[in-house]
Amino acid sequence: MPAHKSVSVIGAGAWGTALADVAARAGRKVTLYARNAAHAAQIEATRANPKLPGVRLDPTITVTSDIATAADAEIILAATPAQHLRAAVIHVAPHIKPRTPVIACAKGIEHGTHRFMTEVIAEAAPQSVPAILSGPSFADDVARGLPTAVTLAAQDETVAISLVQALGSATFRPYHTSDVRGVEIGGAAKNVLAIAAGIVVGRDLGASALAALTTRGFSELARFGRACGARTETLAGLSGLGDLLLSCSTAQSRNFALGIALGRGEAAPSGKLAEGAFTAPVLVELAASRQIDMPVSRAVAAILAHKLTIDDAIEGLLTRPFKAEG
Ligand SMILES: NC(=O)C1=CN([C@@H]2O[C@H](COP(=O)(O)OP(=O)(O)OC[C@H]3O[C@@H](n4cnc5c(N)ncnc54)[C@H](OP(=O)(O)O)[C@@H]3O)[C@@H](O)[C@H]2O)C=CC1
Ligand SMILES: O=C(CO)COP(=O)(O)O
Repeated sequence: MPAHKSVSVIGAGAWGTALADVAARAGRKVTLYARNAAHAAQIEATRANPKLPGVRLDPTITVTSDIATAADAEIILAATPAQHLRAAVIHVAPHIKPRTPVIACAKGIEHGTHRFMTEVIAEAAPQSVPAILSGPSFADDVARGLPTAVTLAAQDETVAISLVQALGSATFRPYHTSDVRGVEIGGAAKNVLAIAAGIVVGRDLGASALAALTTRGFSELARFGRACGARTETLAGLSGLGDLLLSCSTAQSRNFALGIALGRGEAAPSGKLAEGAFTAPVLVELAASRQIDMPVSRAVAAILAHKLTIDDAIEGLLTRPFKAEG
């Protein structure tokens, strides 16, 4: 019997709503927090969230816009976009009990501070126990109960194990690890690389080019991860390679879809969060500060900043000197 009975999810977007369902399915008492009172009331009344169309909220989930009510839980899942994580955790922090696990569910790196997601939580809620959940899992698949597997990391592996026990079910299978840094780097970097993969598809460069881009993308993700102290097995696991493969293979990924639009010279899909667009400049800054070569991510950041055309970026990548693989 898991020790944690109650779970609150901060952020009622697509992912927060899917995770609330996951926790309810695992038998927890679940509260979903929407910062907008009208949105909270609408979700509570209709049992549906326009951010996750076609999904019915588990009947046992309570929806609230009251942060003190949301904070009264044994586990907090923080499911806002990465650049909003600090504000969300600062808001809930005064109300949470000491040593409450706060699990980052966002994939990104904070602008300005260059902080990874669990570092943001540690600063915003110093009395909490930060953790991170990441891996190949679309909100829609998860909410519909399709089988998914993710990685759940906390510095203390026994904490990670207890969180897995509290959230896991037959169709949502978290694997535990203490390699927090590895998990947060995989989730952040794969979004940037998914934009590049989408560009390859949008430009009709062919399936061989897509495989080459994805593989070279993984090579730079792993290079960056190892330089930051991540373990190779984590980078090659669900939250690294696994999520990269998912996000570089289907337009169900918003980052991949953004890349396709860019590659075709079309406008970005409107109203869709593509975290990679926010992560790209920070990832490139961090890599440069550590002298880590990330040519694909650098090209994505330059394209998004309108400093490089797509054709010039492709030519630049294709005319790099030949070298040993690695
Ligand atoms: N969607 C997916 O399939 C997956 C998403 N993720 C990650 O989850 C994160 C969120 O993505 P997703 O849910 O899809 O995004 P959405 O755009 O669907 O939703 C984001 C939600 O965050 C809320 N929010 C923003 N700031 C705050 C705040 N300060 N306090 C409380 N709520 C806040 C927004 O509220 P409001 O409506 O009021 O603006 C909105 O409901 C991203 O980092 C993404 O990479 C990870 C795995 C899968
Ligand atoms: O992280 C995700 C799947 O694991 C969701 O991907 P997108 O944010 O690109 O839609």
